[in-house]
Amino acid sequence: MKFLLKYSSNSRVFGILQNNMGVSSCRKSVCGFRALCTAKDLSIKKCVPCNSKDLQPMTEQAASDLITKVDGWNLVSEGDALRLKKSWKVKTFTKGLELFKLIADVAEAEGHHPDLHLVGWNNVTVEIWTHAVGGLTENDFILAAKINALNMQHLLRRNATN
Ligand SMILES: C[C@H](O)[C@H](O)[C@H]1CNC2=NC(N)=NC(=O)C2=N1
Repeated sequence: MKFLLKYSSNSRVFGILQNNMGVSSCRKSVCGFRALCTAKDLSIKKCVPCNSKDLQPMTEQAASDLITKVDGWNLVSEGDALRLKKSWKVKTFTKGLELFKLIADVAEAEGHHPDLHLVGWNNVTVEIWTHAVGGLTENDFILAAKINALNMQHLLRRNATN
């Protein structure tokens, strides 16, 4: 298995952050260091283009490890393919559209795009997966972490997470 060594800007150590399985091997050690992966690490990474032939969907085990880093997101299985899913209740229909716009701006900046649903006037659900591999890659978790970092509180109902 090939590993890509990347410098983690907020940790002062080199760590294995991505391998050729599209998996963040955050808890593997390199040269005796333990490279920890946090929600912050994911949110400062950049999505990579999904057209590489080497890109593979991550395993369910790898996804189960990473899901703990993205608050409120769930792993769901559609057919055979894993996806990330999160729902919010917004204050109004138009605030739902504003939330879409915030998310769309992040998605465009990353070149990685979620499925957006606004159902029953105030239920927003976002699904993320990597179409190119028919499953999950680290890109999906990076986008989820960046969405979590958005300032959206003013758009949400008080009891906002479904
Ligand atoms: C070349 C470019 O990276 C691809 O077309 C991107 C665009 N956005 C994408 N978004 C998502 N979610 N999955 C993809 O496979 C994907 N492919």
